[in-house]
Amino acid sequence: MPPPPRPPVAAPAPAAPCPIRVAPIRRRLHAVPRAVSVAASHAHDAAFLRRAADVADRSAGLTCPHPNFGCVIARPEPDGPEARVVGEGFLYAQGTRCAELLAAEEAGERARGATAYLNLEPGDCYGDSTAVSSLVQAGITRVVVGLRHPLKHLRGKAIQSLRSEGIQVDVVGEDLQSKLFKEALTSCLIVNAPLLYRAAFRVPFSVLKYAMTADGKIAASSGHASWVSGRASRGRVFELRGRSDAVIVGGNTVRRDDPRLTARHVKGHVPVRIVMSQTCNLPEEANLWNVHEAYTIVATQRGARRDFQKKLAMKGVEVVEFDMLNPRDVMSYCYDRGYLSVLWECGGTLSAAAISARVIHKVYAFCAPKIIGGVTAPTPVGDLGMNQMTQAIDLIDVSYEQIDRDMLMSGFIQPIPDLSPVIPSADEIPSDDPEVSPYETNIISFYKTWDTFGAFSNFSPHPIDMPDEKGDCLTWPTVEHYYQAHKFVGVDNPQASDIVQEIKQARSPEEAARIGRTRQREFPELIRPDWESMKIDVMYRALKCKFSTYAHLTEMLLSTAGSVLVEASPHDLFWGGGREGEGLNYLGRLLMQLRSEILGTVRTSAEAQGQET
Ligand SMILES: NC(=O)C1=CN([C@@H]2O[C@H](COP(=O)(O)OP(=O)(O)OC[C@H]3O[C@@H](n4cnc5c(N)ncnc54)[C@H](OP(=O)(O)O)[C@@H]3O)[C@@H](O)[C@H]2O)C=CC1
Ligand SMILES: Nc1c(N[C@@H]2O[C@H](COP(=O)(O)O)[C@@H](O)[C@H]2O)[nH]c(=O)[nH]c1=O
Repeated sequence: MPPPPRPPVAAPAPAAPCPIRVAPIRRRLHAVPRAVSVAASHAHDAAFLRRAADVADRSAGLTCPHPNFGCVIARPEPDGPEARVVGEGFLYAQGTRCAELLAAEEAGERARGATAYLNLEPGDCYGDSTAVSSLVQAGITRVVVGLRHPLKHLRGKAIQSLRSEGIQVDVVGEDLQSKLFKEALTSCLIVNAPLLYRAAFRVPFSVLKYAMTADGKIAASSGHASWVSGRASRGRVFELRGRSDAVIVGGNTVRRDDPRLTARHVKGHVPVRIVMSQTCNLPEEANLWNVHEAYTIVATQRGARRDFQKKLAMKGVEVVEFDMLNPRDVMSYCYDRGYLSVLWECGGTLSAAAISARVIHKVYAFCAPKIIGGVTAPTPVGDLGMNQMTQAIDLIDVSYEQIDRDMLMSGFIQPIPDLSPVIPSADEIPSDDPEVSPYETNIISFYKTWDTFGAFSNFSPHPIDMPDEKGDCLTWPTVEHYYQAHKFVGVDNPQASDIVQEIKQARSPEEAARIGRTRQREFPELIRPDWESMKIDVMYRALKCKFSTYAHLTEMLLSTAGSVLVEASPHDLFWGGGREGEGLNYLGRLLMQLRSEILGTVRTSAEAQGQET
């Protein structure tokens, strides 16, 4: 049994938080211009909505997959036939400022009387309807929404709030219908395909990617495959990896290619690498066992080569046993870990099993203008049990793109889910606090910021003002930034101070966490010596500040009285509850401790008031 959390340390007096600055990233040229003719109002509404979807996609590949929100504010030119964009923004990552707020800030006074275009109905990771109030306060008079939010606890909520503020809200498919809107809706669906598939099918959105020659081979007969596609195509693969929570290969690809599976040429999100191997007959040494580059999980059959499993675990590789290793169970497992999007980079044997199990949703086929021949040379997809061309899977929404000398063909295997009826938003991972009876039903799980109680997450966008060692007040963008940086605070070494600054300036809590963990592994000598004994105090101070700074968060915390709070992190077994309640759930415990203290204070002051009257 772990020791109970340490006694609280007084938090500083709450102060007005400084907003986080998120510099917009411009990576691709937009298909939709900033100015559109207003002659046909449907045409310009549809065009700006497509632009909102386009803007929403700008963070992809740079941060962990999250729901993509884009907001475009446009208004007619005073004397011209055109409407013009006056502000736009997108959600860069969990815990960063919302698209609506950024767009309203850019538009300033020009937002008064303008229309806001949203690819997706806003969520509420702040816990205080910031997205809605940004639009209201900016003076927006009309909002066009592409998609209602797919999660039940958010669906229709923002639309209703905006309407109750007297704002006209037009939802595509309900208030706006035409061929142009259908096309705009497709853009909105595609940009959030991972969220929609995950919510509808309870598995992550899965993309199969392969590179083949013009005669349909993914390697020579010898198995040699480097390289089929050209450099530019392989660069695109790095980007696809950056858009994914995990990359999957089969055991044979590890034995044959010794891949690294990193997104090394794109500075951004690094996915987890998963090897599916029934035999666990994998090399002793492999690039994937270098977990300093990226985290690796080996999914294997229960009981397979236990000695080797131990060796992998010693190297820091996580081994997960399955009763019957198959693509569907591995996808359910990934769903439980909270993944939105998975990239399959396996050979034809595993890809055929994954397609047959109906877990692949989209295909990216890179075709290089080369011919290798070979009757036994591997092909992208093995046996699917089909013998008539009429049985072939027809890809949907197919696109073609030339990448240098290669051709990229992409298309969906399964249609993007229809959003009605409403998709229930079950709590992501039901986990138990180890101290609570398994029959306890009042458990509130939180993990991602878009969950019902997502504002409890350390990634939530709530800046905190905390005193530094000299007593000066510093603003930290999120609790996660503060916590990660404090691993290195107080260490008498300029490099440690640089790391603190690097973490403080991280553009998102995900980046802060990544930098903090990486530097901890790289420079263990720079970690403050008392870290293990102090980390609970550090977290407690940050949480106390967060919940005392934001009154609506205090209220939200008090509203959970009587329930057990569990951070449903499947992999953090110290702060989180784990997948099956095996985690220590210290974050949930600290929040419950804070809740008891606030309740105690509220009761004491109520009693004092009662005595006075
Ligand atoms: N050009 C390209 O895009 C790519 C080319 N390649 C090439 O393809 C070749 C490898 O192809 P391939 O042999 O098909 O390799 P796969 O990546 O498909 O690996 C197959 C292995 O996956 C494991 N596996 C786990 N669960 C299952 C399951 N339910 N069904 C089937 N397999 C499962 C098994 O590993 P175990 O035997 O360990 O139990 C099996 O041997 C190599 O030459 C490689 O270079 C590979 C990827 C991409
Ligand atoms: N051969 C081949 C691909 N092969 C895939 O890429 C993996 C190697 O990744 P890495 O080690 O990170 O460079 C390899 O194991 C296989 O999954 N991909 C492509 O885009 N084009 C190619 O020609």
